[in-house]
Amino acid sequence: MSRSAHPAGPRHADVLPEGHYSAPPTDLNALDPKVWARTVSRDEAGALTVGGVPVTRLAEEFGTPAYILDETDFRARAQAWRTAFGDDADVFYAGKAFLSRAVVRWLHEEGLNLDVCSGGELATALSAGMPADRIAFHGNNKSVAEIRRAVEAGVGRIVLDSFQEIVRVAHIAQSLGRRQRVQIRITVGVEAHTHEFIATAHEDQKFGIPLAGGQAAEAVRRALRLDGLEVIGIHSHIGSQIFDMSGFEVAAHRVVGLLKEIRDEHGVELPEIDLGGGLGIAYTSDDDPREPHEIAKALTEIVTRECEGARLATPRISVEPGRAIVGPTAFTVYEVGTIKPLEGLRTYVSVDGGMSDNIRTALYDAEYSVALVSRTSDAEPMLCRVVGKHCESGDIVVRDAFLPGDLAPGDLIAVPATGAYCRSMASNYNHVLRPPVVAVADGEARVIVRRETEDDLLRLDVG
Ligand SMILES: Cc1ncc(COP(=O)(O)O)c(C=O)c1O
Ligand SMILES: N[C@@H](CCCC[NH3+])C(=O)O
Repeated sequence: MSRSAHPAGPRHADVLPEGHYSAPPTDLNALDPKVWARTVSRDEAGALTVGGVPVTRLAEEFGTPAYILDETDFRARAQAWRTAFGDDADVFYAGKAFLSRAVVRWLHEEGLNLDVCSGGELATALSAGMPADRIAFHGNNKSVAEIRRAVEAGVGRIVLDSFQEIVRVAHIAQSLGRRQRVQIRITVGVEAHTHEFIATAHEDQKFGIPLAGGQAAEAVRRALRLDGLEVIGIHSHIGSQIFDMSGFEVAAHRVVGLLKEIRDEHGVELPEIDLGGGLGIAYTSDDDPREPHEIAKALTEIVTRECEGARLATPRISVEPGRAIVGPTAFTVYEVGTIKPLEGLRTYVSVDGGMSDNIRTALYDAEYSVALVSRTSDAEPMLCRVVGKHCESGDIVVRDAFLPGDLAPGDLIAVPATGAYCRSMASNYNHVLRPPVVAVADGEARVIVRRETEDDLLRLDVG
């Protein structure tokens, strides 16, 4: 890998162009523990190490780009959620954030449950030995085949998402001689403080049954009448990447209000309430996420208080964190390719991946951090835009960031906090091959999801 100096682009320009950045950091070599996986540090040579393995060795052995996942951190975060909620609550890891068979085994070992939302996720969970009764099955348009598979497997709960699905699941369960445990997902009418595309509790959208106009109460009424269903609770998920707990407070208040209505009308106290996932993580040093124990305390207090007010026994609480467990535990390592300084604007740094391995910047205008990780540098900060290799000008990985001014082709840079919704939303755009996921722990690294190959692509193309 070349380490040569690169002709200067806009450094810490005196007049900075418009952008998302704040001032250049004082130390470009520092790795903020808020955004990096817990076992990350720099070795004596200045290279980033994770789980005791230098990133330079990982790049040599597994190639770039690659998602590097800190297994120790993943297990610690999973355990922290489980411990925070204790034995009277259930934590369902949301597999949509990132799922692989190794992850399923870690979750099983750490005592977590799993939320899946497709036949593919269900198959992965079952094939890695997650007991079916610890699986929740979600989705706004589950197919008949998926529902049948879930009921046959004996999943612990199906989260019903529409009036049609109430009947569909009841019929399938009955035809199989089963009584399926279900929750009913409602939309409580909360505007979560997050990107429009990832807010899910306002009424005008595809998920859940609105509380408004008595629709959720009617859904419960119908479900309670069906022999194939055992209604165990109400589900609410207000959105994703949320820091402000007030949305959960309003949601819990409204869900408990519905539980009270159900008790008054049917004489039944539903035993469970699921408040979904959605807790935010730090993508940049400006983000301040809460710790699981604070979240658990806040949610438990809210539900207990609301239930006392409604004279209901406090139901068993469950939550479904995805991003908050896996997000901070991984980073993506890229090799720097072309570097293009644009006078008075910024320097475009092209990497060997892009929107195919991280669509979040293009899709949600998400903000990320980036650091030079194969070495340290004392060069002046240079305002950069990290872009991919795709045939698309919106192919941006990090919109605005400072990297050292001597950055050169062949350097390794890494983007932290890419554990959630990056590999799981990866694509083959431009027939670019999806990167591997490499798990690192205690000085050992192993591939848990291998890199795609051109053979994989050609095998799908049967024409
Ligand atoms: C029903 C449900 N539960 C849990 C999650 C996980 O969300 P997050 O990864 O933000 O914790 C999602 C995704 O937003 C979801 O739709
Ligand atoms: N995929 C989204 C979150 C949606 C979560 C699933 N409901 C993200 O990257 O932030």
